[in-house]
Formats: sequence, structure tokens, C-alpha cells
Amino acid sequence: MSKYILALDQGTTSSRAIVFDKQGNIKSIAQKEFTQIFPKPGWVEHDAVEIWSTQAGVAAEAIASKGLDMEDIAAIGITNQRETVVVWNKNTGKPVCNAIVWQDKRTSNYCDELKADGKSKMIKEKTGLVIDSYFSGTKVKWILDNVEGAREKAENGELLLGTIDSWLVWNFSKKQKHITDVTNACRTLLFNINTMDWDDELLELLTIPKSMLPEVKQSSEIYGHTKSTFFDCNIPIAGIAGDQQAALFGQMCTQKGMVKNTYGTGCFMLMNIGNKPIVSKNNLLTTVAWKINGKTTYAFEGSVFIAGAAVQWLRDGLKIIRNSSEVESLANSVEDSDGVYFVPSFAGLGAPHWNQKAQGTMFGLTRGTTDAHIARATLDAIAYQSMDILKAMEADAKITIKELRVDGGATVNNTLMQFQSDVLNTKTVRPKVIETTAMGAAFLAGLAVGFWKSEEEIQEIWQIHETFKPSKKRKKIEKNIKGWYKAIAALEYWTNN
Ligand SMILES: Nc1ncnc2c1ncn2[C@@H]1O[C@H](COP(=O)(O)OP(=O)(O)O)[C@@H](O)[C@H]1O
Ligand SMILES: O=P(O)(O)OC[C@H](O)CO
Repeated sequence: MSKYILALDQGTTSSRAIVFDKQGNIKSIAQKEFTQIFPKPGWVEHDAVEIWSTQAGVAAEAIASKGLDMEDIAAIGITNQRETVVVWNKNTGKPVCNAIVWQDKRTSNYCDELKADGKSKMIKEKTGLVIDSYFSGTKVKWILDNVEGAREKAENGELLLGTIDSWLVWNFSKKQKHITDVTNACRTLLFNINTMDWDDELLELLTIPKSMLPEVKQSSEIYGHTKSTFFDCNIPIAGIAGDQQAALFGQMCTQKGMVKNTYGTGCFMLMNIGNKPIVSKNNLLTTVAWKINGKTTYAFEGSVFIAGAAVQWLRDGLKIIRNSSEVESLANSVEDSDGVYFVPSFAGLGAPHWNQKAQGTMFGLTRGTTDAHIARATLDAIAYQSMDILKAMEADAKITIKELRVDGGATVNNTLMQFQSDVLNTKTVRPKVIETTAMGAAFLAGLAVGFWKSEEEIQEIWQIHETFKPSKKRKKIEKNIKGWYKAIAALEYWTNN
């Protein structure tokens, strides 16, 4: 039997390919950044052809660089930046325009109109989402309304749409398969998470012809085989999940109440809520976590827009550190932030506050404030913002979380992880392999082809690297947390008056 699984992790800034062995060890890794296109303020685009070529290129490189053969790969799992959408011509295979990226805000005004039209409740109940330009549906409507000839061609059945997983599978299968999985479908604003199907009322509202839509599949099954020129043999494509859901699976948060937080540019926190699509009462999203063997699992999701990006601002904006890793020693050169609070809401505040207009703010500065206090307040802010989401999840699920599983680039920062544990008063657990997104995709693909026999077998692979336990100084921590809430309240006042 083939010895490896190939995971393709198509992210917002780079395409990556990772080869995993049966024990979950990384055998090989290849990565390539691609172009970020900013045609106007608030607009973010990607060249879908460049996405495809970089992704196929790193896949081939990851295999060849370690002297592996295609026959060594038992299956491919795909995980991807979510919501980013491509519309392409069915006959030529060419995109009609650049992909519109999840960060793109060009449909914000239209989203405001939908809200003013009283559509929020219906959309939340059907999709689990809030009305926001973040999701794919309004982006597709924009393409049909603004790209010359697109609507006519779409109505003639000549155009297809897809999130990045669909686009990749279409190309890997040489235009044979137009599919997506439930975790990507549920981020489009067009998919009903109760019926687990495309929703006619939503399609009509956004004027999107049904013929453009991919067939919706489970997250773990054989969808088809590679046929592209990049692969000289037919490898089964057997797992697909959006990157945050893949990370939840890669962290083995397979029981109700288990939570993971990914610390990158922003933070994405997901909690497994079991097999019912509960609507959040605390401003969280409800999303499909995965569907395996006919059984759907759901999750609550909340995101922090600016997390590691605040550390980048210390580096590139304030220039008080030369690289991201220096933030830890600088922050540790003082005992605490000495009453300084930094709310890094450069792009508004995400869940559970959802304040689009919020801007970054600092409170509590004195003549004695130094760059070290600001560095400390920056790390604190990442932890406080994540705390706000976790508290909302606890309130919605009516449970106390026992541990938070963490991954992503900023989790190397032990000071941040310790403070996270302190403010949550909960264990923070960092696994050995922090490539959990790719690992989740590999697990999903491996399960479908019998490379791994069961979830129980995979559980053995997930291993703890380090556990951070809450500090005993509860009084001081509670006082600090109160200060954070005051800062948020003051910021809300500032933006709303
Ligand atoms: N030691 C560190 N402490 C805090 N933040 C860090 C550290 N190292 C990297 N980061 C932050 O982590 C982010 C990169 O993580 P990554 O998971 O690669 O993010 P993404 O997938 O969003 O690009 C950057 O925003 C960077 O500033
Ligand atoms: O590509 P990432 O890791 O920044 O993730 C993007 C998310 O999927 C957006 O919802």
C-alpha cells in the first residue's frame, strides 16, 4: 500500500503541499506565495490561474523533493482559504475575472441594503451566517452584474462558480468534476445548513442561476482522481474541508464542546457543537464542521480580525521590533503592561462585538510607558479578543470549556499562550504538529481510502507538545480583565458617538 497522504493547503497568501506518513509525521513540505491584487481600496483579488499553477507546482515539488513517486501517495486531501470565489467558463475553463477574496469589501453597501430590507433573521436561520461581504454569495452577484456578458452566459448555463476547493478539483480532474464539500458550501450564503442543500430562496434573492453551482459532497469520500499533466498517475482526491474546519479536525476536536483556536494574521476559533445546527444567541456564526459517513457535525465560529497582524504592526509600523519573534522577549522585559490596553481593531472588531467602524485604540499611557509595555499590551490583546469569543461560546453552549487546543504561527509565543490560559482560567494545549490545517485534510482523505481505519486510530496520532495551566494569581487577572472590558466599552462609545 502507498505510504503517504498528500495535503494541499491553499491559503490566502500561499499555496502549500505537505506529505504526511502514517504516524502523522511530516515527510516533505513545499510552499509558494502568490500575488495579492488590490485594484481599489477595500478590494482584494487573486488570479485563479496562479492559484492553480502554484498549488499544482508545490504538490509536484513536495513529492519530487524527497525522491517520492506518485505511486507512494495513497490519496490527496484539499483544504483552502474559504469564501474566496471563482466564476469560470465551463467550455474554456477560463475564469471570467479574478477571484474575489474573502477579505474583499466591495459588496458592503449591498449587504447593508439586505440588512435594511429585513433579511438578517431569515439568512441567519438558514445559513448560520450574518449578512456580510465576507461570504461568497454577494461576490458572485457582483461578478454577474459587473463583468460584461457574465449574466447572460450564466443564464445560458455556460458559467460555473466555485470556492477554491471546487476550482482546484475541476483543474486536477481535467474539467471532469464540479464539486465542493459541505464545509465550503456553508460559507457561500447560498447553502441551507438545516436541509444541507443549496437554497432556492437565497439563490433567487442574490439572482444566481442554479446551473452555476457545484454538487455538494461530504468532507471525506473519493470525489475523483487526478488527471492533470502534473500527475502521471491517477491519485484519488478523497478529502475536502475549508481551512478552519480542517484545523478543527486536525486538532481532533471530534467531541461536542471541544474548541480550537488558530493564531495567525487573525484568530479563528471553532467549537464542536455536535449534530444540531444551533443558532447562536451571542453573535457567533454556526457552520458545518464536517460530514463523514452521512453524519453532519456543526460548529460555532468566531474570528478576531487582527491578532498576529498587530505584531506585524509593531514591526513594520512602530518599528519597535525587527521580527515577529522579538515581541516575546520585549514583552517579557516588563512584569505586565502597567495598565496599558491596546485594542488593535484596525479593521473593525470581529465576533462577538461586530463593530465595523471600530479603529485601533490605546488606553492607559503614562510618561513611564515604554515599547515593552506596548509589546505586552499587544500580546494581551490577542488573548483578550480570543477570550471574548470563548466566553460567547460558553454562554451559547451553556458549558465551561475544559481546554483550548491551539495552532498557527503565533502559538510559538509561550508568553502569549500562558496569558491566554490565565485570562481563560483554562488549560491551553499546543500539539506536537502545529500544521493542523493540512493534517486535518490529510486525515479526511486518509479515512476515505482506508489509509487510517478509524477516528480512534487518528486520535493516537494527535499528541500534546505543551500544556499551559492558568496562573494562581486570580485576583490580579480578574482586575486586568475588567480593564479590557472598560477599554472595549470606551471604544464602542468613541465609534458610536
Ligand atoms: N513569536 C511570535 N509572537 C507573536 N506573533 C507571532 C510570532 N511569530 C509569528 N507571529 C505572527 O503570526 C502570524 C503568522 O502566522 P501564520 O500562521 O503563518 O499566519 P497566516 O496563516 O494568517 O499567514 C504573523 O501575523 C506574525 O506576526
Ligand atoms: O488562508 P487563511 O489561513 O488566512 O484562512 C482564511 C479563512 O479561511 C477565511 O475564512
